[in-house]
Amino acid sequence: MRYLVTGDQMKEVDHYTIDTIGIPSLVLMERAALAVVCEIEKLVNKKSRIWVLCGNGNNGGDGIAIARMLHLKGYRTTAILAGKRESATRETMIQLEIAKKVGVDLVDYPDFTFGECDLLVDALFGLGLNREVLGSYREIMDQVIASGPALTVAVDIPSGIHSGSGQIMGIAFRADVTVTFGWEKLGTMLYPGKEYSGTVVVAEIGFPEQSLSTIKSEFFTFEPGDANKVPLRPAYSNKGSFGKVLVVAGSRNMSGAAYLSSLAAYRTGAGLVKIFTVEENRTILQSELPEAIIATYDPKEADASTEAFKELLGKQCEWASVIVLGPGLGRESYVKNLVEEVLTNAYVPIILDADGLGAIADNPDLTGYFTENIIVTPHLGEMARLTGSSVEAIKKNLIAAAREYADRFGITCVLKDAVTIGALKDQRTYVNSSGNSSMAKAGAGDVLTGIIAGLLALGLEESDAAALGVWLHGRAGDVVQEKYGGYSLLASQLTEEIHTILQEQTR
Ligand SMILES: NC(=O)C1=CN([C@@H]2O[C@H](COP(=O)(O)OP(=O)(O)OC[C@H]3O[C@@H](n4cnc5c(N)ncnc54)[C@H](OP(=O)(O)O)[C@@H]3O)[C@@H](O)[C@H]2O)[C@@H](O)CC1
Ligand SMILES: [K+]
Repeated sequence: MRYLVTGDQMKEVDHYTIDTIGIPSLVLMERAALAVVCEIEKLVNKKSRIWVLCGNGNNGGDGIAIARMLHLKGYRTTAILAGKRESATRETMIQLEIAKKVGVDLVDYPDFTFGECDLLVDALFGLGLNREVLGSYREIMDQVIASGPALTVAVDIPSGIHSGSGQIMGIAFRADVTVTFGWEKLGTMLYPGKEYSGTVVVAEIGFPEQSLSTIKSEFFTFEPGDANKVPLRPAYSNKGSFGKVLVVAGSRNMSGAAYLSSLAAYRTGAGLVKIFTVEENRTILQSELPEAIIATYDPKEADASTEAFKELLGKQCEWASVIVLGPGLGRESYVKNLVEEVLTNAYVPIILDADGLGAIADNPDLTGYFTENIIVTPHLGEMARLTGSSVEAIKKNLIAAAREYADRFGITCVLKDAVTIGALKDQRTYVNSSGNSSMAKAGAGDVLTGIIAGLLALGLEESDAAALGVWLHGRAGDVVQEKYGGYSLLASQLTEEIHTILQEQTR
């Protein structure tokens, strides 16, 4: 597991480390600069022309220290000062004085003659960027971009990218490598910032782990090796030991989603999966997945909400230890009754997905039945329908959108996008780092739902199952992409690779 931070949180960590622990900020700055120089030396030689573009804040201070180190090592380095020297921070002023004394080529931006550049070191704005880049700074950035540096190394975060949301604040540099300090920033994890950051190197520069205790909301991601968080299946067990997953899915002629969710739940380790669907789907589901139990309902009875239907559904809910509600249910009027009955009868974790969420969007009163064991898994379009916001507005701050919805009902919200967010009911926020664009295909969401159900069936609680499920799903997608390339993935292939990831368990 890796912690992630916003720029504001990192500033709290800075303050704690400097003021409470007592590590001087110039010591941190020196280590930050050394870490960047170490990466730069992998990319250039002594003939390379290096520009270090420095702002007025401490990001610029890092830049001047980097320019000094490169100069002392014999690299052809020019530090371009973008702001007025007299308005620099205390640390940056000190760096300027040191740089002058050792003969660093320091040029104020208006006096700089642009030519060819082999490497741009971007130290204009770091975590202090707090508004749109306009006026003279925008002009400088335009000019630097137009001069076409062959490579760009960003210090802490590419200038122009917001450290909390990943949004472009008017204009941004595109880095090949970003060297960031302490912990990765959300801004380089989330699009479009992720695309502008290149390879992100996290440099350890002396922040003690305890400084994270100053942070209130926790952001994290998983990484290879975290499959060992999936509970082991003990040897002394039977199929009932590993949970019973009820998949309420599939209207007439829509058996595919039910199949994919059920298969994924089994592949993740669930002991028993029962599909509750319409009679027309029985034969096909039985032949596709004979391991699943099939139970059926009559849509007319569901539509009329008869006592017999309620009793039947009540029994299914009683049987289940986990419920998947929604894949391929369609938009017919009885779906509302189905969703309402499950929400009122079940006291187990429920993953509400796809058409189940559509029913909630069409009948917002149903949210009155939400309890803390609900996990919703909307994609952006579904989230827009649930909240009444536009997709564009949600995209501007995915984390805020997911967190707001989760907190409104005290539930877990998995907001699916190129970087999926898990706003967990325990207040931690998961930011996914696995997966790829080949997974943007029909059925991939049904597989995710099934994986989360499988993890719940194995005994994980909702927050852990949601986060780990998203990560496993993406890892399976990465394995499929390695084998089949970026175009040909089928959602069913994701289920065929779940075992590959689970075998990464090191225990
Ligand atoms: N603390 C430490 O010890 C360590 C810190 N470290 C380094 O410090 C960095 C953070 O430094 P920082 O806080 O000084 O902010 P930074 O990003 O340099 O820029 C702030 C300046 O930009 C300005 N400004 C903002 N937006 C603007 C806009 N749109 N257009 C124009 N101006 C704008 C803003 O102006 P103001 O808002 O005050 O008007 C201010 O002058 C961090 O990323 C890391 O690299 C490391 O050395 C490790 C130790
Ligand atoms: K920067």
